Amino acid sequence: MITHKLLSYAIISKRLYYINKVQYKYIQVSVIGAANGIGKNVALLLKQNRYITRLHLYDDDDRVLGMELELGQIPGGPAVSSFSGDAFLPAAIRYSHLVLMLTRTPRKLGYTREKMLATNALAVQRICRTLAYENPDAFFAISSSPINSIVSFASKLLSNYKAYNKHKIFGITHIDTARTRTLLGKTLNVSPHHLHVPVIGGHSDETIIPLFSNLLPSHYYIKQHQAEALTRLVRKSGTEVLNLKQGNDSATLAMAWSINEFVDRISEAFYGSYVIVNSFTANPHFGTKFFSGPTKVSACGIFETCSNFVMSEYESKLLSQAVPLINRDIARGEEHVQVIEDGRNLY
Ligand SMILES: NC(=O)C1=CN([C@@H]2O[C@H](COP(=O)(O)OP(=O)(O)OC[C@H]3O[C@@H](n4cnc5c(N)ncnc54)[C@H](O)[C@@H]3O)[C@@H](O)[C@H]2O)C=CC1
Ligand SMILES: O=C([O-])CC(=O)C(=O)O
Repeated sequence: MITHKLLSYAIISKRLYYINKVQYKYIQVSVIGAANGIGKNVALLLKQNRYITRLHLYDDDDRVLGMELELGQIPGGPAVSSFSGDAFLPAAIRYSHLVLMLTRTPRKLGYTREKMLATNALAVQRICRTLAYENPDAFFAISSSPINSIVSFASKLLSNYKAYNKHKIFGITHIDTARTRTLLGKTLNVSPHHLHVPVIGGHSDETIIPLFSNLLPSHYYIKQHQAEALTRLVRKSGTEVLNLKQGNDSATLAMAWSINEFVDRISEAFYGSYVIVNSFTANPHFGTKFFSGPTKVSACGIFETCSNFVMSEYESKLLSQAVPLINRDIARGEEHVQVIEDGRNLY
């Protein structure tokens, strides 16, 4: 009798384990905007990615077609297919587990990220429409500026298309943790690889908030004036790269590296682990609809968003200044759906 009970318990536990533990046997990733800038560098990094089985590259620029042949000359890695032109967008994203939206235009000199909404909105709309029809179950991760508005814009559009899943849409802010770790490593004169600092808020000069008070391992410590100087540096990093490149290019290499780290972790999630990525996602815990920070992800999507942090007085002040700006940006993104639908998207 006892053996019988134990056996049924084991069978039920095993079933529950498999219900919770979705795992994929292969992974297909699509890169939209793969011919230049961030996308081109991401394509090269993902060709060396040990987790991905198939890599689909799409761009309006038909130079992307040569990349299939060229990347095919590199031994190993995922099988690569490339696509260009409206008619091939559905094939480029169909069956992909993860769609990376990396288009369209980088910021111009003197522009804030917020000014790029109208420029990038149409490209995002086109992907959302196709995604909703062809592959609504995919994870959808966006780098297009301005993240604080584009994520709410895409979410509202997908919702209008009856394809919104708040657990599967990500604004990629992984670069903010990469910059924070790197700058902190230099300050402490240690390797950045084992440093952990949560970076929360949004992705703009006034809303990125590194929480140095939460630095791990906890035996490391920086003084208040160092935390303030590093925060200013992290916030300005994107603009500084843009200025040094004279507005011709954004931080394509650092962003590609960060996206590769993001994809690595998401792929581990697809293979059955729980992972942490930094991303701007649906998160109500800070008084905004969307918020960036460490986000726990499984193969089914976002499992848990960040909520409580013990913060220094300085960090709490930054947060209270950022929240109204993030709310403003989110509202602009949502309002822009109507602008697009009315045909008033002028850029
Ligand atoms: N989230 C973040 O931390 C960062 C975001 N960015 C943003 O990422 C975006 C891309 O930047 P870059 O790679 O530097 O730009 P880029 O201009 O070098 O490359 C963009 C690519 O998108 C393609 N493209 C444009 N419209 C398209 C469409 N409708 N469909 C398919 N492909 C299209 C272009 O042909 C080009 O190959 C920009 O919005 C930029 O501001 C850049 C750096 C960091
Ligand atoms: O500054 C930009 O326009 C690109 C960006 O978001 C970054 O590098 O953080």
